[in-house]
Amino acid sequence: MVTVVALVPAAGRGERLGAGRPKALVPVRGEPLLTHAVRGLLSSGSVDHVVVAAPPAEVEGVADLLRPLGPAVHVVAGGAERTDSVALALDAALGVAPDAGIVLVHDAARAFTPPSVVREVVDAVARGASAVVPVLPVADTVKQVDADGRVVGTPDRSALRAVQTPQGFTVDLLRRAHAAAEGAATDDAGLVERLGEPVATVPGHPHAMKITTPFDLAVAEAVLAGPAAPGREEGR
Ligand SMILES: Nc1ccn([C@@H]2O[C@H](COP(=O)(O)OP(=O)(O)OP(=O)(O)O)[C@@H](O)[C@H]2O)c(=O)n1
Ligand SMILES: C[C@](O)(CO)[C@H](O)COP(=O)(O)O
Repeated sequence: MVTVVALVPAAGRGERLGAGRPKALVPVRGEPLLTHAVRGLLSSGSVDHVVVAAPPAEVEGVADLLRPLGPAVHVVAGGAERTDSVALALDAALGVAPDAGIVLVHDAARAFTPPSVVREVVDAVARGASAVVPVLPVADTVKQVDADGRVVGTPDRSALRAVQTPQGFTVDLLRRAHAAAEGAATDDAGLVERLGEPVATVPGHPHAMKITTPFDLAVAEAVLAGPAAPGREEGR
């Protein structure tokens, strides 16, 4: 069986949420987003190790927070941009699990991603795809605008997808993508695309939404309180 390591960038400030503390540490139903995210990865049964990139000032606190989830979870200091945090976690992962063949990158901010999505991404890489992203169709019509905000085009919506995490890669490809990275990217698949390598897709899930704003947090609270609570059927 191939060893799977998940990197969890959690070092963001959460400025758009404005909760007065790093977003990963904001509680939802009594537990920080980061705890929900890491537990979801582990409960998929597909992940052997988790490396969290925490806000540098919070590394010890985050390690204490996650200790009850077991010895498979490791915490390192993150960097200035998401791309930096992933690169730092990847370096640490190569020490923690030198035999790792598959690596996932999963936002702490997508705390309620169903374990089934994690499994689908891992399975797709295990079956031979070297880069895989979960996606959803785009419901809105999307406009392209110029620097003055004037509409310059309407891309064909049927060819657009909203991209989620976890994103899955062979370890070799993600290492190459980060080694070649010149400047940050908003996701890791974007770095792989810059190498000209193909990126496959699997179906995403609405519960894998990224919690960015106070509205998103309210939506997550409401969903968790309702009958459609994510992962309830999977014993989370
Ligand atoms: N320097 C950074 C910036 C972001 N992240 C992580 O990347 C994920 C996606 O980023 P985003 O949702 O944009 O989080 P923030 O950067 O915290 O949000 P904001 O831009 O509102 O400050 C989050 O889990 C966040 O903690 C990170 O590890 N290191
Ligand atoms: C990686 C990501 O969640 C995929 O949708 C997204 O690109 C992160 O973007 P952010 O600007 O760091 O929120």
